[in-house]
Amino acid sequence: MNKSNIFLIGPMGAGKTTVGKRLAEARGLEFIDSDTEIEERTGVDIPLIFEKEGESGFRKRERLVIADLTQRSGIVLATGGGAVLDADSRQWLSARGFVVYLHASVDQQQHRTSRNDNRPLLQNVPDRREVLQRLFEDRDPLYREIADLVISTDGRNARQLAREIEDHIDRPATAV
Ligand SMILES: Nc1ncnc2c1ncn2[C@@H]1O[C@H](COP(=O)(O)OP(=O)(O)O)[C@@H](O)[C@H]1O
Ligand SMILES: O=C(O)C1=C[C@@H](OP(=O)(O)O)[C@@H](O)[C@H](O)C1
Ligand SMILES: [Mg+2]
Repeated sequence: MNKSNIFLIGPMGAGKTTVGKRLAEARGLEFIDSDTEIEERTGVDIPLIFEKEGESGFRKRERLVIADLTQRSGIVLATGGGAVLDADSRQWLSARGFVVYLHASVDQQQHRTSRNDNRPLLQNVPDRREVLQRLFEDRDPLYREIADLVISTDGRNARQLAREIEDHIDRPATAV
């Protein structure tokens, strides 16, 4: 396993992008966000990719980006909330870095995603909370399947969370 890589997984609004930036800065690692990488490669934003190619088109692009980025070393990678849906992506993330699941309650997810309109899965839906709840039920087992560390983000700010992750990574392994 490439222990210099840190991969952040978890639902929309968990704070993967925000915490990832802080963590990378604190550890002198390069920060990469898979959504930003997809936007740079395609030259268009995520909502337009969903509009033109549907979710399946976006997932294909996301899979390619995860395949590539996980081969690097010395990075903090913030993934998109659905990156774990692909079995190969889960395997790459698990094998090539330290995987942190940023957990957030559905209430917190809803609050933290309320101001942005750049998440197509939450646009034009009658009940955003219901969507977030369903996604959480589908995906929580997948996040847990590959997590080396699960951190609850509710009521904690990004700086505290970055420090908590660092503490875990730097903690000496317990002797058996
Ligand atoms: N720990 C936190 N506490 C409060 N607000 C947060 C926290 N983490 C992220 N946010 C805010 O929530 C929103 C979504 O965060 P973001 O990092 O984009 O989440 P993700 O990448 O997991 O979808 C942003 O407006 C961000 O400023
Ligand atoms: O949960 C998802 O399926 C998605 C999460 C988004 O990323 P964030 O988790 O960073 O919001 C982005 O990849 C896309 O809108 C789809
Ligand atoms: Mg993000």
